[in-house]
Amino acid sequence: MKAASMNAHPSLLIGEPVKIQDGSAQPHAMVRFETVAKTYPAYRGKPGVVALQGIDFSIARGSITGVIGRSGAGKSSLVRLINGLEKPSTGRVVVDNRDISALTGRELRLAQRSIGMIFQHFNLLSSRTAADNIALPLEIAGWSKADIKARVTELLALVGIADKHDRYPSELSGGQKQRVGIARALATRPSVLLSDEATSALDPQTTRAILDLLANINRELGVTIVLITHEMSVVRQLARDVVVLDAGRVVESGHVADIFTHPKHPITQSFLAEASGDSLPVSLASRIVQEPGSHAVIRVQVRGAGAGDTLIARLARELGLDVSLLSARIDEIGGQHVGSLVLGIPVSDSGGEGATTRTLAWLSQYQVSAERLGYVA
Ligand SMILES: Nc1ncnc2c1ncn2[C@@H]1O[C@H](COP(=O)(O)OP(=O)(O)OP(=O)(O)O)[C@@H](O)[C@H]1O
Repeated sequence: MKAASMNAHPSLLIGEPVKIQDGSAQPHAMVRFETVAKTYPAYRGKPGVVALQGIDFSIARGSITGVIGRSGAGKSSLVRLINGLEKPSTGRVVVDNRDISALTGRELRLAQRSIGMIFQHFNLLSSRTAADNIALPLEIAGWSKADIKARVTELLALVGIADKHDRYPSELSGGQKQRVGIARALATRPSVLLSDEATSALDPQTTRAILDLLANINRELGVTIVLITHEMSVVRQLARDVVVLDAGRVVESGHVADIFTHPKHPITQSFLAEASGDSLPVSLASRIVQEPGSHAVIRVQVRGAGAGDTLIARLARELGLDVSLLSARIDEIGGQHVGSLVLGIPVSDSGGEGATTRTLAWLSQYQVSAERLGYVA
């Protein structure tokens, strides 16, 4: 099979080359980082810290973008540059076609009204009811009492807690508090919503409900969402694009479906390996050993409905192997179906150990990401 004819089977092709979008080439982006660096100066004997360097990428208008990275990678600094709480040491941060890094005083405060933010611990005022927490940014913006009342009623309904109008934060569940936080962040009709680990303090079911709400808000209001998170499942479920930060640099960025199926950078690979470590059925995981056995166990990821069946059939036919399917699951990642298949490749019969090598080479021709997990007896 020649490379040219392989392109006739797009369902087998996954992971196009990673594109780091150049900020300057995206005039219609919602957020553009143009050669940004951020250094926190030395303070009281502590040395200065380079938090971000060489940051050059853009976030598309109306998209949902996840920002992932280890602790200290620079995620919070990146977000504080977007809402103007920090200034870059060099470069520009352009939000909705305005250079937010150049604004100060009243101009900055006005620009900040179009950038909402939600937090891990909700940051609600305990002395105010849900309605009064949501009203706060409108009071600051100088809205009339009647307009505030109408807008707050609308927002409570939008986030699904119309009946909690007069409740204090202490009377609300975590999910309800985050709904108040979301309503407050949307009060002044921002074009960007920044989320700093907004679901990290919530249980899985509540997390799912809040992510669904954010997806609806993105779809219905067109708000661009930027999520900082350490939870790969959040990026997988909600985001279309992802930016991976390591030691203050963007090491990988692009569509979630591309990057999660074909991670190039070791830091991305290790994030995904940690996140998928428990994805094998226990009955299979407990049988996998590292000493050679009768079958090599290979995990592959394929994109598109039906791509897995096609792959196995062609692998068996073209290499003449008796391939067995040990496990399979299909996830929706960045709005696309991605199948994770675990294959058993016979090593003891005619093909010998060479069958595994030939299988891996065959898969790599198709740019299918594959890893050998070990052997089963
Ligand atoms: N105000 C500050 N003054 C000095 N150094 C800072 C300040 N804020 C962050 N840093 C440093 O900058 C680097 C990046 O920090 P940042 O908080 O942006 O990372 P992060 O990826 O958000 O980490 P975490 O996940 O732990 O919150 C770290 O070395 C941190 O110690």
